[in-house]
Amino acid sequence: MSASTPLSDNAMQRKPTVIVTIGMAGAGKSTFVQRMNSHLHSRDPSRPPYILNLDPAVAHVPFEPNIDIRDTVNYKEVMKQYNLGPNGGILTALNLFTTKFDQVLDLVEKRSESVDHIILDTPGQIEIFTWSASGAIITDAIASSFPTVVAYIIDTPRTTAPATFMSNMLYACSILYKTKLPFILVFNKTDVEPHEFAIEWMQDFEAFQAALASHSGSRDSEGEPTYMNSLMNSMSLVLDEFYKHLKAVGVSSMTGDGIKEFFDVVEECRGTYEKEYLPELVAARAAREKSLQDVKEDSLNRFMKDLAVDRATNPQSTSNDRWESDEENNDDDDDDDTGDNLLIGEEPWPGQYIDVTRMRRQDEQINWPRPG
Ligand SMILES: Nc1nc2c(ncn2[C@@H]2O[C@H](COP(=O)(O)OP(=O)(O)OP(=O)(O)O)[C@@H](O)[C@H]2O)c(=O)[nH]1
Repeated sequence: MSASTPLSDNAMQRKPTVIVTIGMAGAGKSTFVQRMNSHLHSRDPSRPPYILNLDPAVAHVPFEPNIDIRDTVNYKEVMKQYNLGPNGGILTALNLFTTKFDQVLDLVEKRSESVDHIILDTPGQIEIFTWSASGAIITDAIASSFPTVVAYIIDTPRTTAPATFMSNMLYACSILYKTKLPFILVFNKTDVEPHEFAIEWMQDFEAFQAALASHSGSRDSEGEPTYMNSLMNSMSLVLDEFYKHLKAVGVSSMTGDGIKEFFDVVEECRGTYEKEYLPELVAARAAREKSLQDVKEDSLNRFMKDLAVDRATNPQSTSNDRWESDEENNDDDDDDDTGDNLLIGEEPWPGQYIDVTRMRRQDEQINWPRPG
């Protein structure tokens, strides 16, 4: 099956699950990828994960990727040649890599029989992946070939302030609605800060509002809630709906705590992908093909109508439209002997000019459509 073919349910059974790892710089994406890698290696050494590193600027990754963007694009050279800063360099490197992504997908397809998980590590500058055309192309391409889930890595110790938590959740929300893929919030670094507070805030917006009220700076000099405080209060109500679409786990990429639970959630999300994302994908493709077909039919109809009007207003043109009969063609052939054919009277020779438009197999019946 080609890499871009939408999958039937049966084919999907055998497909590996793709985990797209996204997160703010320093949240622990690469460490988390390495933790998944070692967990899957120890779970079944014969079926290790297939890893793609999409961060062109990373100096060192703690795992050995099977496909590494750094092997294809030299990010520093891109910066120099295009006179770009670091972010522009990463974005351009990702764009260049995306032009080859069909080949990457072919490679992944070839290995898909022997792996159960495909893991993508993305650039630290999160917006370069989540808000660029390249990021969307890569995500869509992979998600239309394999069951895919997004793992959004959160630096738990740095999310304990309600305002930071809210910003992180809003960002996660924007990615969820952009990709529409099953989404897992991974509260990382639980060895430093347990993630229970975050789960409580997600399940009980009153608990979040209480935390917000008790946080310093939530009231102005007159004792009124600040603008930010009121905004976050309202946002927490809005996000309540969003939390229903998410799964959340706490892990420590350092100690490995919670990683098994993470893979249990990945399995659940795979089911969600098959039930919700895949039918939508197939329907969207069918709709796109239908609209393309409609456009083609419409332009053909308009062309035929124009032709009919032209004939009605100018009957003489009909004879010009008429296709030449075989007899006339034969006459033409005779003319050719004196004009176009450069090899009059000569025996055919290897490499001789042959007009393939006049060649037909004996048994071939072609009924070319005639205008009108
Ligand atoms: N204590 C603790 N530290 C962690 C954990 N996960 C990652 N770290 C540390 O967090 C820092 C950043 O980790 P990385 O894996 O490089 O983070 P990243 O998101 O890939 O960073 P970028 O490449 O900048 O995007 C490193 O110092 C890690 O050792 C964890 O679970 N616990």
